[in-house]
Amino acid sequence: METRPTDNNRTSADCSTNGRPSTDDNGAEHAATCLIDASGRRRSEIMGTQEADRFGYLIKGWQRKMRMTNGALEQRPRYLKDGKKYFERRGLSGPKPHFIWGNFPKALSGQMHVEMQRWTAEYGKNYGMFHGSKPVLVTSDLAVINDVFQKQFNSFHSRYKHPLAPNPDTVKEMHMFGARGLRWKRLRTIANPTFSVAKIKEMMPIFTDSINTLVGNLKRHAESNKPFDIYPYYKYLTGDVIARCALGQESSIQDESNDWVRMFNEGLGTEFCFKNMPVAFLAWTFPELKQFWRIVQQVKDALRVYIFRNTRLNSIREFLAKLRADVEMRQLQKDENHGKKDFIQLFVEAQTEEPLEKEVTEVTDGKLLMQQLKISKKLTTGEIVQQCLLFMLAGYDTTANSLSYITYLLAKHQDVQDKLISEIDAYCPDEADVTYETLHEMTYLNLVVKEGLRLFPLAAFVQSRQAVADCEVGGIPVQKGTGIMIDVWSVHRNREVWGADAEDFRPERFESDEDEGRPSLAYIPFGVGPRMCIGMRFALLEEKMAIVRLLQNFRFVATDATKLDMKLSDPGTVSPDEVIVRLEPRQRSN
Ligand code: HEM
Repeated sequence: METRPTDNNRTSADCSTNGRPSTDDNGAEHAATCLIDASGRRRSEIMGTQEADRFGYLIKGWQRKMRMTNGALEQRPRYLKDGKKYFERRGLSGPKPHFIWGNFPKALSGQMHVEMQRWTAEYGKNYGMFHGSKPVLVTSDLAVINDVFQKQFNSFHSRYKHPLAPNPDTVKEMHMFGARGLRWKRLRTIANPTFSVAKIKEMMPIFTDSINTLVGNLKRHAESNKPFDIYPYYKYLTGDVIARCALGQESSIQDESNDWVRMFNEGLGTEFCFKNMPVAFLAWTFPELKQFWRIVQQVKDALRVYIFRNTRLNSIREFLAKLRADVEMRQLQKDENHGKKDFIQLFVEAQTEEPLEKEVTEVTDGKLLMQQLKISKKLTTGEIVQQCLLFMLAGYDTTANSLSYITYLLAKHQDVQDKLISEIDAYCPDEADVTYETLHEMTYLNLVVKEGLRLFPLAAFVQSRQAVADCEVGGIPVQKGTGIMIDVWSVHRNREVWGADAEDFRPERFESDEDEGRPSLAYIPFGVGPRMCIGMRFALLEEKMAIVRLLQNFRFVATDATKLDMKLSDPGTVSPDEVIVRLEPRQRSN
């Protein structure tokens, strides 16, 4: 494992990788030791290289070029003056950055998926943009995706981090999604068995029970024959399922006021845009002032919670407090045999008596030989709380959104729905027939779900990485600290791969003869590589079971109000505003 240099007298050459300087927009201490110019003077005590350069430009008007010990002149990103050239020098074009906001607010607006597709069409499969002052490489190039997410994972084990995010190596409470390096490997390895086929089969009775309650709740809409928004019902369902599987809660879906879902609904789902999170956006623009932004954010949050009684923040706090109390209770009952087999229980059983001080604070910023890292299978209390929070988050709106898109598509394509209903009637006409094995055999169901996720890769924007070392991907030089994002919507709708009807809903395109020869990376709704979605099996099973049970009982019918307005919402998923449909009772209902 790479260690950080500590000798302040070293020159930049000591810190370079492949002849290029090592830069880090997060690792302030690391940067402090690296930012020494050829004459041996320190450029910055406290900042990452990219930040330091821009800061230098802003405040002191420092040199335009930094001399490297290999004799080459390397310009550092200074988006205020020549941000566009930063990517041009790397052979890439991209949208012109604003002199303060970079490519905000468009780049992270509610319509980000639309904007990125437009940019990909204009600038090509690889282009550069700026989140504030931070350079981000956007790609829909399968060779680059392969390099970043699979082949060179050792240099891309970190997600693309927000400047105000806590240090993932040292912060006490951290979950798998935000962790990197050694800590990520440990958290992921401990969680992996929770999502094995055997474990997921054990959860099926919970899925069935919650889905049956949903079907019961929807019957009155079918009887009234009036259009209604089905999206909140899917959120009740997925919230209920994950609260039961992860936290061992009793089902509370029947009264449509699931406590956990209420907290989630209130806490999440706001549009991801400038006006909702000004401090977060400013931190991207001036990351060198991150301590200041943290204080501003804390003061703002405190005012919102205690003075303005902000529902959103209060709900998140309430949720975390409830979760922590549950985890602590389970720790006290660790040796009692209460028969619970939810995620909390599995994690509590993996917990160590001693805090993992050494391991948790181990620095994992830098290129790592991930396969060779040895991990201990232990968790701290803070990690258990965060892991459970993560699973609630990840298992809630993703699957609800996906179900909503499929409902919309089936309502709009009655021919596909007919075909699917025929398969359901043939394989599982009754509730008792809905088994893991039968669902596995239902090929058309599988194609429909796949095609829904192709057209609506709702979690595309969490498919990001951050370079932890200087490297080259698909022939493009990438500096340490650079963010990489996949434009999955463009990958999934690329006509060169999917044909002229790439924008159409046609599940048959996944039939084996047509699918043959298509690159596997052309379809990545759950991501790819070691950090791909851990909950894929869980989500697909829940979704398929829900679709089958719903179509055993109803038909989805489109009305004039059946439209799809989507926005990027706070957890990072693309969500529909609403999905208005009518339900028609089916003759065969049971
Ligand atoms: C249709 C539903 C879902 C979709 C489309 C989806 C998609 C994704 C995507 C695209 C990623 C990022 C992968 C990457 O960075 O390469 C991800 C990560 C993740 N997902 Fe899902 N997901 C879904 C459901 C779930 C569920 C139900 C759970 C858990 C119960 C879950 C847990 C996670 C976790 C923990 C990660 C982080 C993995 C890591 O960093 O190692 N997801 N998901």
